[in-house]
Amino acid sequence: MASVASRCGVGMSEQGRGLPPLLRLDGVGARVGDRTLFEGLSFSVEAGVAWAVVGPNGVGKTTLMRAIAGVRAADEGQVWLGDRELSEYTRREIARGVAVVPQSSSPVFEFSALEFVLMGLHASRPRFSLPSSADRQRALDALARLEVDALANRPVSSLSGGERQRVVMARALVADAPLWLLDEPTANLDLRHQLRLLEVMRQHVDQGGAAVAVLHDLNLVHRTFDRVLLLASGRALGWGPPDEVLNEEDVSEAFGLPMRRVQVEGRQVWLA
Ligand SMILES: Nc1ncnc2c1ncn2[C@@H]1O[C@H](COP(=O)(O)OP(=O)(O)OP(=O)(O)O)[C@@H](O)[C@H]1O
Repeated sequence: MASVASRCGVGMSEQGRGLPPLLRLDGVGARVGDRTLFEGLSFSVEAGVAWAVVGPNGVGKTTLMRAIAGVRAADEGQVWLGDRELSEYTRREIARGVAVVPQSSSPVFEFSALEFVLMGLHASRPRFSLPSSADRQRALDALARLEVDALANRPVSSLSGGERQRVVMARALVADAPLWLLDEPTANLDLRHQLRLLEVMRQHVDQGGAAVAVLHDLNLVHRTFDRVLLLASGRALGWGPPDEVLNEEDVSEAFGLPMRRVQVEGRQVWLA
């Protein structure tokens, strides 16, 4: 899999020490008004690693994702893609290296699901070029992996919330970007489709990509993710392996609710 920097069309320095991480946060912080959401976030997202971001509503998870995607600049610190700071890339370059599944997306125009997925290819194709038959097949394959290929010709606006979510994920899939940013990708999905979507994400990561995903289900974090960032009001309580970061004391503090972690058939399960 190509690195973020090479996919973005930007040269990368060879230092003989391997490639830089796909994404690096260096002292990143964000505020809304005079309220600090988080500060001092410093960690790297390496190829082959899936990160989850968890925390209660309104704590700043989407704000963090927007800062990583270059949609909203961080209020402090730096975000690096490959060996360059985010602000040095054009939007088109970022789109080649980073595929985004936003928390909600409501297309304004009447695109079919297939047309919507083909938009994922725009950043890597010459401007104003029409999709080739190979592109269309690739988009159909992506829809099939998310089990929504039968909906290819339906207007996106007519799809259910869960169907639309899987179409949006298919658009990320065709973009072939090394880094995926997924904001609550499993919202609206039944359990089987939640697991299917995370399996597709996991395959991407295991093939040398990386992902950062906002999730609310802590059980899925233990099951699928290598690292987790736990946000509480105004600060990060920890980041690292899920079994360490998601301990009863910190999770209970973050969510303001006594929470217990038990093992069932070798799996970590959270009880409120
Ligand atoms: N443009 C804005 N103006 C004012 N406040 C904002 C703005 N954008 C976000 N906020 C506030 O910043 C806080 C963090 O929002 P954010 O969407 O990042 O939370 P979140 O952790 O993703 O929440 P959720 O789990 O509910 O999706 C919230 O209190 C939100 O109301």
